[in-house]
Amino acid sequence: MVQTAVAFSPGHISGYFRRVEGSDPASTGSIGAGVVINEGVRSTVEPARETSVRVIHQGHAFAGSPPIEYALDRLGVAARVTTECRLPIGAGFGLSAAALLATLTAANELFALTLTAEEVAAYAHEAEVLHRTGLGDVAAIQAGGVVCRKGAGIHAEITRIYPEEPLYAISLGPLPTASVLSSPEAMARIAAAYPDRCPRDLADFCRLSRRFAESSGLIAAEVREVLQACDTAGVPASMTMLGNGVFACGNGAEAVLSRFGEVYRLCVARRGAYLIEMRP
Ligand SMILES: Nc1ncnc2c1ncn2[C@@H]1O[C@H](COP(=O)(O)OP(=O)(O)OP(=O)(O)O)[C@@H](O)[C@H]1O
Ligand SMILES: CC(C)(CO)[C@@H](O)C(=O)[O-]
Repeated sequence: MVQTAVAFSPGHISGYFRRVEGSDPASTGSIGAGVVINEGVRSTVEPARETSVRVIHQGHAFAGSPPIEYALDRLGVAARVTTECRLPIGAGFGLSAAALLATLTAANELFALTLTAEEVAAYAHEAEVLHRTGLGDVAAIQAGGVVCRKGAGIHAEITRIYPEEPLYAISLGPLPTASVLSSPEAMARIAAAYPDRCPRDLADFCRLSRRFAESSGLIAAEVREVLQACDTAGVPASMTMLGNGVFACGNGAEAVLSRFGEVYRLCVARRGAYLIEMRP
């Protein structure tokens, strides 16, 4: 009998977004653009009498993940879950969505729930919206690419391009997503800053994101310092939404960012969440 399922989901850097308020969680979300990245969350799921989640990040473990606990409950299963990631949590890499998609993809196989990938995404999206941990990340992560979401939710029209070039990111600390999504003032500034067009390529994505970040009023002093250094070096860069982090692309990006912290070299993911293995 199979006892363990392991799955992976890529993360997502949101560059710009506008909240869309629907009549229920399925129709609530955001429009906007972001990049699905090859780094994300690996989740190991085993059956258990009661659900528990252990989150491992760079050798440190902590317990509990309300969105995952909620989503497993919705599926009517109980499991012992371990998530692992290399990127920092709460830093705008969409890891709550990745953790949900990896966990639910594994749980779907483990418990033979026979959900389609879209149904898995629907449960993950609902958990994100209800916990205010994300709006458009799950919709984006369903497949890879530089993503432009033209409507809210997982069934919306989404265009994707797949550039080969890497992008680079650093984190200067967390910015809890719920704190921004719960602030009417921040959400009004964000709505007014929305650029209203899709990016043509990665550099265009960086520039549109930067214009949005500037008018959104979300740029903290330490993020500002990094962005200024990128400007001086002629490197297109913006802020990871929603985190105190910076992403940048093109020649020279890695060199500039390395002056401020550990640089993550990221590639544009080619696909969404997938099962890695089932083991006895
Ligand atoms: N790797 C993970 N494993 C399990 N749960 C996670 C993980 N990452 C985030 N979560 C859950 O999501 C909550 C909030 O995360 P938050 O949305 O602030 O971070 P994020 O998704 O990494 O970043 P962002 O949404 O800003 O891109 C965490 O407190 C935790 O409950
Ligand atoms: C709200 C958000 C910026 C949080 O990461 C993201 O989910 C998005 O772009 O909708």
